[in-house]
Amino acid sequence: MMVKSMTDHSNTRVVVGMSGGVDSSVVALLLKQQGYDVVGVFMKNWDDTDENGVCTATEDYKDVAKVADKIGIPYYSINFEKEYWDRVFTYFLDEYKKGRTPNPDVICNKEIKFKAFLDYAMDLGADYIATGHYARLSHDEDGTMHLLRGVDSNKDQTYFLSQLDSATLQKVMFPLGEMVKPDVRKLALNAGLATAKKKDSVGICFIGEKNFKEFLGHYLPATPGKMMTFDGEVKGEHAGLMYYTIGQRRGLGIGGDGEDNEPWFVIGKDLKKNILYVGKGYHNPHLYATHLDASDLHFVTNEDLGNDFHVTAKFRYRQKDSGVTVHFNDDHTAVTVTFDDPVRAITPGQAVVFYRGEECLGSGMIDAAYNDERVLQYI
Ligand SMILES: Nc1ncnc2c1ncn2[C@@H]1O[C@H](COP(=O)(O)OP(=O)(O)OP(=O)(O)O)[C@@H](O)[C@H]1O
Repeated sequence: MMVKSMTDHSNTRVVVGMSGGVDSSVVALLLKQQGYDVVGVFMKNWDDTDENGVCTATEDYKDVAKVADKIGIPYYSINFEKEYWDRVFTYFLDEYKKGRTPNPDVICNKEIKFKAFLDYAMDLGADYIATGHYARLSHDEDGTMHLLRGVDSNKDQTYFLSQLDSATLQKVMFPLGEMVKPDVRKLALNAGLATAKKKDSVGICFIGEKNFKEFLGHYLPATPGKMMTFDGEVKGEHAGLMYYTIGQRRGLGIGGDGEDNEPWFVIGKDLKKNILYVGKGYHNPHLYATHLDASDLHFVTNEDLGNDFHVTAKFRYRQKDSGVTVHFNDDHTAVTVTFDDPVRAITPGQAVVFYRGEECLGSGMIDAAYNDERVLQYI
């Protein structure tokens, strides 16, 4: 049943980024029900055609078509493979070459979904774009935007949106920000959308469920080397530093030994010497950092935060916030972030995202983590 809305939105065109998943299907449904002039657009960012000619993008686009037909909206497909390769994938490989663990989704949002896609949508006459991200927006009287966590704390995606700016967000809608995922699925089921039961996407979009090691090995040469403790005891061989992340346990091929039988973890990398450092125990003290350096800063907020401020931060997506003090360097291009309590497994290449209560203030990219003055990764 069409729900008649109080305000007439029929002259407001919203281009919905439709991935063929349930979230963006429901976004299109809700906006159409609210009377907007809705257009669905599917982006093809990656060619994953396999040896049998099967490609997930083709399947996803078929789902977009089914949903768009059901809702009664026009839909298109746009190819951003080149933009994605140049602006996201190249960055992703460069980061691995530097021994870091990048977060391509943060860059994809900044460069593709909320830049290339936004520009394309504007050319289609859009007033706004909408996506199925779980995040909320609010604005001041002068139009300044604030990015807020999604109500569903399990799904909140502000971490990935933390490098967008206020001017961009003025052209964006996140219709699912006030909703929880189970209710989104229910809406899709009740409306008979083909994607209602489609499972959520996992991991990095272009890798999907493929074997990560195999995928990366296809693009970057791996140089095996020594796996050893900080005391110099050689424990085995690593397959190439890029395959390992600080704090990782799986895939080391060395079981717990000695009386304690505690498992081994990656505790450091030396890129110059091609050494992977390992240490015993989940709570190995070498894994705990007291502060970090970050650069490539982007703030959503236009507010002057001062040179030092106390906020909370996340150092990876699925993590609770920690209390931190942020200190800008002299020209405001980098920060030192000091933790209220030591934090485990800080990973260079990931984003450090700053929050004040519900508001996501912005983020930077982690360059190095320290345990007092000792650097935890030698790159
Ligand atoms: N290939 C695509 N084409 C168009 N829009 C996309 C595409 N991939 C993602 N998006 C947009 O970005 C949003 C967040 O992407 P993400 O990959 O996190 O999807 P998701 O949370 O699994 O959502 P969905 O269920 O819609 O796939 C999507 O809801 C959709 O609006």
